[in-house]
Amino acid sequence: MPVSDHVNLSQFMEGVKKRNPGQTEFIQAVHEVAQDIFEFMADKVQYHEAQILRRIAEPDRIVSFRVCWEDDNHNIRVQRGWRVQNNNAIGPYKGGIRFHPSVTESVLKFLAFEQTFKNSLTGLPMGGGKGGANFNPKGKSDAEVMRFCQSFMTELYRHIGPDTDVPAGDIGVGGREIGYMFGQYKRITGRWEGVLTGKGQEYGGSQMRPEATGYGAVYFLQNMLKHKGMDVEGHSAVISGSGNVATHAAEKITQLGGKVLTMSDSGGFIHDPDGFDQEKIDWVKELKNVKRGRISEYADHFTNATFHEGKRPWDVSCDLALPCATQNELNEDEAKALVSNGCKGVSEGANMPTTLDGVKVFHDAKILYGPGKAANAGGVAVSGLEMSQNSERISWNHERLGEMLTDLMEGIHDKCTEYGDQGDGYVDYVKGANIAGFKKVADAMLAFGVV
Ligand SMILES: NC(=O)C1=CN([C@@H]2O[C@H](COP(=O)(O)OP(=O)(O)OC[C@H]3O[C@@H](n4cnc5c(N)ncnc54)[C@H](OP(=O)(O)O)[C@@H]3O)[C@@H](O)[C@H]2O)C=CC1
Ligand SMILES: O=C(O)CCC(=O)C(=O)O
Repeated sequence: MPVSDHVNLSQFMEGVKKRNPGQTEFIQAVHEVAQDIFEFMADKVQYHEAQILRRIAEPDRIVSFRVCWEDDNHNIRVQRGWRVQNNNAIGPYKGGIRFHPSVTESVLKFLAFEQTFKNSLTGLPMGGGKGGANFNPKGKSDAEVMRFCQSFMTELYRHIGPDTDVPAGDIGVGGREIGYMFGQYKRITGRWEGVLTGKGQEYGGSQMRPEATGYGAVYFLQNMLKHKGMDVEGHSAVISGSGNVATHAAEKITQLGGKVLTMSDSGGFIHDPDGFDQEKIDWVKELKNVKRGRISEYADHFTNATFHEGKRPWDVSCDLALPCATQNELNEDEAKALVSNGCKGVSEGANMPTTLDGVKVFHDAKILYGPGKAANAGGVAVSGLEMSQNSERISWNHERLGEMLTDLMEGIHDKCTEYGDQGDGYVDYVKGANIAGFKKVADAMLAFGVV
């Protein structure tokens, strides 16, 4: 059948919208990928005939379940949990678990779809999945979080396994939650196996996993800058978020001689004109991971800094920007503000933090722009290395894993330039990531026939 007899991009997207009514985040993520893949497939009839993109944009399965738990006042609470298993053509489903009140099926479908391309880009054998619940860990006691995690795993355990689906952390799920979930999995199944990553180092977690996403996003930025003959040193950076990804991105920027000016949470952002040095970053880690406080408290402690309630940091003049909080946290106007203030490079620690209009602003201005599926792939890559260590019953040291992460991020950068080089010196990293991520999954799917 000639290529022209197949649906075009707008017909394809009409179908996606019809089949996924109201799922705006999922539709946005598919649209961003489909634009590049339709162009790539224009002369490749085999992908059209096998309906590859249509199949990747339809999750293999979605498990949705009730999560019932008791709060400290003995009230019975009911939440909804999900696991979206998007595609396992190149390896077991792999991707984090998010606990946040904003979690919906659409959010998890977009994340699982993105994860499929991201995991492919790492070069490691991992398919794409994502899960979570509309549970808000903020303000809950450790005992409440434990009971919630145990209840969540009491259903999830039947759908996962070290060769089936290996979840990890994401927003609202860090070391504490992974510990509770791993403990419950072990209790129910009686097996110690590498079914989750991001585990504590005492019980099979990998060195470098806590740092990997944030460091990796900075390594990706470093690779983009190097490609243009630039470096992080001496440059100012604006970072959003103050969680796992943001604090480690800030740490690596600082180690490389950059100056981090901002961090944020959902309450607003802190602007510290003196920069966040290691001591201040450690203070933020303690505030967020141990005291579970708000970023506004930083300005009470470090009095040169100012807190901007309810605001995002993108108006602060900077050379580099790293959105590391959540999806759609950087819109068209904010992208324009970054560009007009002289920002030279954006590396996304978060998943899909920039709206489609915002991405267009970066592309039109031809500034360096590393999309999340490439720039934040260091986290899942080290998770893949945690799986390998668990299977082999060994553990690699920090130095070795650091080198592997650096190499993996360079490899991802190279794949993006291979498919994203525009021939005029500009690299469209979105296109590069989409095509390189797609090709590997698509070719595996072709090999399997119609399944
Ligand atoms: N952890 C990992 O290894 C990986 C994470 N990512 C992505 O990175 C991003 C951050 O994840 P991570 O650091 O792990 O999560 P954390 O839960 O550790 O931190 C999340 C941070 O983002 C802020 N945030 C969350 N939602 C919003 C919102 N709606 N508006 C403003 N700020 C918000 C939080 O503020 P508050 O405390 O107020 O909620 C917090 O500062 C996510 O997009 C995630 O998918 C990507 C790859 C791997
Ligand atoms: O480490 C993992 O498996 C998951 C990381 C993740 O959720 C992500 O890359 O968005």
